[in-house]
Amino acid sequence: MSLLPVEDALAKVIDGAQPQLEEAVALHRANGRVLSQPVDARRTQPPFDASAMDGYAVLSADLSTIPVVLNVVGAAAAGTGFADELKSGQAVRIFTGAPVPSGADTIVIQENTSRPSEASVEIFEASAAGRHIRHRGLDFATGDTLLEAGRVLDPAALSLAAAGNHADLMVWKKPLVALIATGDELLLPGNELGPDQIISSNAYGVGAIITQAGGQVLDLGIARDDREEITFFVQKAMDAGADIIVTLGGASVGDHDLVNHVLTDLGIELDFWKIAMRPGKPLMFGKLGKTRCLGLPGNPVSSLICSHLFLKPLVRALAGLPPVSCERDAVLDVPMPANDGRQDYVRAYVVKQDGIFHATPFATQDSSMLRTLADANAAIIRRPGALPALAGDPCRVLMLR
Ligand SMILES: Nc1nc2c(c(=O)[nH]1)N[C@H]1C(S)=C(S)[C@@H](COP(=O)(O)OP(=O)(O)OC[C@H]3O[C@@H](n4cnc5c(N)ncnc54)[C@H](O)[C@@H]3O)O[C@H]1N2
Ligand code: MOO
Repeated sequence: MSLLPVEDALAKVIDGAQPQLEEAVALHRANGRVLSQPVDARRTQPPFDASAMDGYAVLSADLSTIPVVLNVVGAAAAGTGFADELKSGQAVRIFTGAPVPSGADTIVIQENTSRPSEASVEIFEASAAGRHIRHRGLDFATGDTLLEAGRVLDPAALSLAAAGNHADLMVWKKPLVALIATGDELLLPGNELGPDQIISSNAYGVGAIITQAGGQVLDLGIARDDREEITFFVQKAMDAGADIIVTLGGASVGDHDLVNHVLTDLGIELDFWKIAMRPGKPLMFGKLGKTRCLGLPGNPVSSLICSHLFLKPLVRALAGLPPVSCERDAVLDVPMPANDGRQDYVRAYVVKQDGIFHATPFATQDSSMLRTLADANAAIIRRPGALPALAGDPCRVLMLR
């Protein structure tokens, strides 16, 4: 039986995935979140004609002969304007951000003046009407749409929303992703290991991919290779309201690979189990009610490559984030052999030279080797049935960092 191609598997994983619930978050916690509703201005900015410079507010008509001496009749600072109307022959000391007094139509910058006395200012350069004045509503007016729904909040967007008088914003809730490691051999990092035991490492890399993709991790720890225990963990994830349940390991066909049995007993609507990919062939995906279940293979490299390819786009879609492609065009620096029927993700190191990405695969590709994966910054994508390739041939790479 031919296995499901990677593209078809991805289409099934992200099918219908979109954000569901919204929540209000304070501005300081909103960076990187996705707006679920547009943000409208609750005020006009600036709310008055404002000075853009430190200097003097005057009437431009008074500057037709230069130099000229005017009477300083008061001051306007940001936060405290000048209450009266400015008349011909008068000047008001003004500071950046202060309301321009009524009657004045231009600002003379401080550098073009001197103060012969407390009560007078001498002006050396003319200033045209409107100069150095930011008109009311220059930035935005009450009711303007400042940010569209779907906008990923960034520093400028956050300051703009604050300026529009919003203390918190409506954003899509982060999808909750429950992680369940399975395996009698596993212990958490930091423990004393018995002779047949290893460290459960997959949850940490997979968790980081989830967080980077805009999700929230609920690490439920390690379930023994026992149907009841795995069932208990899956139910715990459901009770916590997980949007996605990710199992780590136990996805294959061995006597101790129980994830498929457990999910079947719980009534999973299975989309696929096993795909045409290396590493990651035993990948499993389906739905328990509205909860999406992704069964990742236990081999550490397989679990991380599958997370880059399937979990990341799913989490992003549920978080309301737009799809991103991490694929690039590159050239091979060494020859590569023909490929079989599985799409191969060959751990590699890619360097950019004269604008071109050059890819060199690592010699050993075992899917248990985390050190090779950590050294790699990309995976060369070898299509199913690809012919032998020569050094210099074009290729596609998946950037991992
Ligand atoms: N007869 C067959 N055997 C296997 C096949 C197959 O098609 N037929 N597929 C192989 C492939 S490919 C993979 S990948 C693995 C995946 O198997 P499982 O998902 O069932 O994973 P486990 O057997 O539980 O573990 C595999 C390996 O990974 C280690 N592991 C598991 N969980 C973790 C964890 N959380 N952190 C670190 N390491 C973990 C585990 O100790 C094993 O060494 O199946 C092949 N077999
Ligand atoms: O295809 Mo499995 O994922 O090697 O190691």
